[in-house]
Amino acid sequence: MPFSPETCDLSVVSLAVAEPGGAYEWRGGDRPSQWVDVLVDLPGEDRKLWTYAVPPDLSVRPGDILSVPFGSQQLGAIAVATGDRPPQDLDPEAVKAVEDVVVSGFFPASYWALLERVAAYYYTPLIQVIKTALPPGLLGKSQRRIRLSGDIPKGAEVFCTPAARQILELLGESKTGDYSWIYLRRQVPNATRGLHELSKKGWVESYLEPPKPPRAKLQKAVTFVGVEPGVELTDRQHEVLEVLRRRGGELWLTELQQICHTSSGLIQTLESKGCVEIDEREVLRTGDRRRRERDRPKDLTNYQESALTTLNDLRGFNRVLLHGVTGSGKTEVYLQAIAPILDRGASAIVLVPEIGLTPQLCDRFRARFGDKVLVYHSGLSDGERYDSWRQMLAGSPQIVIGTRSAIFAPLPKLGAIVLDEEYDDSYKQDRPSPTYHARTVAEWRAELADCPLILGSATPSLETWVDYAPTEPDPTRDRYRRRQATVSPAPTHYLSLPERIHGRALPPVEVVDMRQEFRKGNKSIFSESLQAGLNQLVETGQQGILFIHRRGHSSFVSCRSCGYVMECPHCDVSLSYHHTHEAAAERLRCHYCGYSQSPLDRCPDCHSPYFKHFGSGTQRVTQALAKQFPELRVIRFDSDTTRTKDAHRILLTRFANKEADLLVGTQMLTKGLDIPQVTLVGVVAADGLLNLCDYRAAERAFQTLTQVVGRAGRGGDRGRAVIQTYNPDHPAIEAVRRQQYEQFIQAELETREALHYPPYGRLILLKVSGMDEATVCETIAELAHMLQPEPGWEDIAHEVLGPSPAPIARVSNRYRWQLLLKFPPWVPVHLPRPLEELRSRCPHTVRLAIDVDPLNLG
Ligand SMILES: Nc1ncnc2c1ncn2[C@@H]1O[C@H](COP(=O)(O)OP(=O)(O)OP(=O)(O)O)[C@@H](O)[C@H]1O
Ligand SMILES: [Zn+2]
Ligand SMILES: [Zn+2]
Repeated sequence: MPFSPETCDLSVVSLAVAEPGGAYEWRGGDRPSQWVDVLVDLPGEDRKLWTYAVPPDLSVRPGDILSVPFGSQQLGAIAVATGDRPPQDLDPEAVKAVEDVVVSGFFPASYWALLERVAAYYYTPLIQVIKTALPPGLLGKSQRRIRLSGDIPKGAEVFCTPAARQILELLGESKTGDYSWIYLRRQVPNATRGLHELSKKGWVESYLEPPKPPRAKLQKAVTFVGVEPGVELTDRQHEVLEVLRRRGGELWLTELQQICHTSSGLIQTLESKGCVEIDEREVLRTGDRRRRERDRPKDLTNYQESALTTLNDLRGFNRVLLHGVTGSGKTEVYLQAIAPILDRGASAIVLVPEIGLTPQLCDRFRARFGDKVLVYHSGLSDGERYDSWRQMLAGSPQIVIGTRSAIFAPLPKLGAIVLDEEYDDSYKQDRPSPTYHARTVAEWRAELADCPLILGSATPSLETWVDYAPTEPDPTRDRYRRRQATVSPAPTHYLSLPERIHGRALPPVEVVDMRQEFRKGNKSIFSESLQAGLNQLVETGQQGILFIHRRGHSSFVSCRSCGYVMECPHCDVSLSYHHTHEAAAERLRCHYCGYSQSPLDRCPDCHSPYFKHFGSGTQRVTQALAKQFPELRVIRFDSDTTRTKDAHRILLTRFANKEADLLVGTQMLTKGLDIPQVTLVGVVAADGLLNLCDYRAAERAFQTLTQVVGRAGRGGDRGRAVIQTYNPDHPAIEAVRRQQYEQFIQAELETREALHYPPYGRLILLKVSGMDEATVCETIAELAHMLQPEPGWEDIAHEVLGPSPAPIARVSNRYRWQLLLKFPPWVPVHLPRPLEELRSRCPHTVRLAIDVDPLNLG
């Protein structure tokens, strides 16, 4: 859906309302000459603009973060627009004044427009988008606190009620003499009455603590001034001064103390004698100051060279797909494309799917660009994120590497945006709103910043392929494409790196039919071929990677003898196994239409009793390995073993240092891993990928398997891959085996086109949840009814699929149902009814969430 201002009405009702609660008394009698409309950070009030006066001693610009009085609270707010006269329909006397400007200049130019687009497109209140973009804590709400006041006559508390007594006791024990009201209310039964009693006696008072945004961290710096004639110094003082002077005249106080083994007292004496100045400076908590070896640009291969030439010539908004097979040197191209951008004084954003999984990539950028590289992601502490923001706003040329939220990095002069592994699902936020896709936002951002967008991948998503790859002219598809586009047309380039570096071969892929293994009597989870490969690792001293696909709660049911998979009779997708809790009945369900049945004991096809829901986690596999290959040194790499900070880097470093023969893990080891001595890649069971109850299952399986296979043979030794499956003829497996991207894509596209699934058609998912199943079902049924196209218009309107239970039908006692709106390519994509109207039909116990362009349906 192209962005249009009309779609904005859901995010902000542009109506100025005076803040309720009485007139404001001007300090000193000066009249304000500026007014500001703000969004406040308070649930329920986050769609309205409120008008405040700006006191004469403050100045406010849009994007500033303010603290404002609101009812009895102090709230964080953000300035949206300013004006030089009070709004006409408001009595200026009734308008309250801004309390303070908390942070100023937080938004670079065009940034506001980006946030508004996100808000409109993803049906999300603007304030929610702002909170997604900003470092946390900036819009923090103030807190009501209670403290002791006045003299309490000794022993007087015995005449109080138990609640009042308990409050006094607690406050008496508090080190600061106060507590938050929330805390007291939780601790003390009837706290409200107790507080009332104590306030009347004047023994306690409540006060509001204003929001505390993370503050810049300050540290003391010492600057060399000189020695005036006549100033007498001890030898020791001379020595310290000399050290400071030789080190460039400026050091952190702590540093100088360490170097000279001296106290701060001595340095303060130097200050009092006028020889040095000590002042507080901002230190940026942007982490990682480890020294690294610098690396130099590599001589490029011809393909890399020609891609780089195109990239270097780009000016303004351009869209680029860099399609390079695994190990073709895409990263080197990004590095060399970004260098001249920095030289021009501009900055770049580099997005990666998951930062923890790509320590190697960050290291390579740091090795090339040193301190200019800033890593930004949600794993940083609030203080670190705050500091990163400030450093970005400074505007000096830099590179921000980060996960999806880094697309909001407030770089004022943006020269390029790179999205590596653009097909990766983690670029999409499922929850909470806005459910944005970083690739979509990146296009808007590049358009607004007028800079190139570079998407990189070995296996581009179908969306990107249709949009970026050169194809035969096809008027119908072109028309679709234009209708579905979210940005204005821009020059689009397709760059290809079809070969690995140094002409290395892609690893040959062997597909093992596990049904045959079973028939041969091999009941192990490792096929003979994979066993041979594993044995060889120990003999040759080479390394291997074993990939296990595992997905949380739902899984499909298949037959171990014949590979038969239970499917929905109406939808052509596999049924998934549901067993919500101990007492519940086991069910097989379709996530598209809601069909369900009980599981069978035997395979309906071959009557084998080995008919189970499928699943083999890393733990099970490592146990099997230990039994069958006791001499193999294994590192387990999954969400259990990588919980601690830096665990990814540590485990990967140990593996790269050859402390283990085999790395066993899930999805997370498919990404960007570049370890030359890996020669064997094994996929324990590809089937978990194939049978996801999702129209994108085949595409995702192809991408994941291609990535995993691509980890082998990146060094001098040839690699090979073994994929185990019950489904050797599946088109995705077949395509990975032959390493034929385009053929696979073309076949997939035809299916999508026939069914109007993306990229030929678009989706909006409505999710409803609540504690009472009946209410949830009634609500979703009513929404489904409301969203039906007008009778007679069905042929040229959207389709409504469902209602059906969500893939995980109950989460923390909330029942979840969903509805899918499918928009054929000729239908404009937007909610057929205003969101407010839909919300008004939901009882207050039921939550409604909207996912635009959902990636996970089942
Ligand atoms: N021109 C070059 N000359 C020599 N080595 C290179 C060159 N370009 C890249 N390399 C090296 O080749 C290896 C693979 O490159 P890189 O990791 O950038 O590939 P990639 O295309 O990003 O791979 P993948 O998509 O599989 O992660 C790296 O070790 C990199 O340092
Ligand atoms: Zn069977
Ligand atoms: Zn179905």
